[in-house]
Amino acid sequence: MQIARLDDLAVHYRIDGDPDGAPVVFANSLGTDLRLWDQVIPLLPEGLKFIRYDKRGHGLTDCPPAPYAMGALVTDAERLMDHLGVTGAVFVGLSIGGLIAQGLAAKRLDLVRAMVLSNTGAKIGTRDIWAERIDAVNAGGTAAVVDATMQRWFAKPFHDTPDFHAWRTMFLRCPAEGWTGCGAAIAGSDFMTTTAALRLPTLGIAGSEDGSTPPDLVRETVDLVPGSEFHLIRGAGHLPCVEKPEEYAQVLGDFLSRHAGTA
Ligand SMILES: O=C(O)CCC(=O)CC(=O)O
Repeated sequence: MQIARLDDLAVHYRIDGDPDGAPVVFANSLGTDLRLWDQVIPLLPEGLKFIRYDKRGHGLTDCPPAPYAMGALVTDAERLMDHLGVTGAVFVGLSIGGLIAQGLAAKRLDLVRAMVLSNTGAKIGTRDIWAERIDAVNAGGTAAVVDATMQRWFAKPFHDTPDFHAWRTMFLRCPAEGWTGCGAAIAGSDFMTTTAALRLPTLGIAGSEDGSTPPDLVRETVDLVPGSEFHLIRGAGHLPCVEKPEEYAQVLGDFLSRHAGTA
């Protein structure tokens, strides 16, 4: 197991692929851990170094008291990359991970040579929506929102698969403090202005059935960056890397082949 001790926070991370390869960093969504990428990473091009981590309050990373600021989540990614001596990575962020990608690119462009904004937006939801969900999780844990979340996350046919149960279980095991902490960070984030000022290769990936960050939101967000690319995965929801890993890996792999560079 790989743990980075970053001052006040112990961060669980994992490295796969070529240890000497060009770096690709993955940031997960709310209520998931680094297993989010299990099915995709083995299908990506060889010769790259794949780094993934559990954000604060999730997986095996420390869970400080809520709420968290988006600035803290961005700083965690920055400190982890500095700790590992990684610069010039392709940063792949899904949902809240995509907010982290945008914040990190605005703050430390030396760390991010290209970004993949998957199922995310420059701004996700409203303060009222997040306040309502945070109140519910404070009262009843993630169980209080699990059914509505699964409806937004997964296309209907996926609900009948054995994997659906496993992802639901992962969500239920997310500590309320970690979920509400990160929920508060999403509520307070608006990267419209800073993302529109970014100039770096950018790929947007959306799922046609995504009830959390619909395709229009992803497209509007990546359109803020001139020259960006966009791919819609049909029949998938909020986690297309889980529902359609082959298509996801094909699109991501093509982008990495063009933009990951060399170590
Ligand atoms: O639970 C939801 O539907 C919202 C998810 C979201 O926007 C944040 C995330 O998945 O990281």
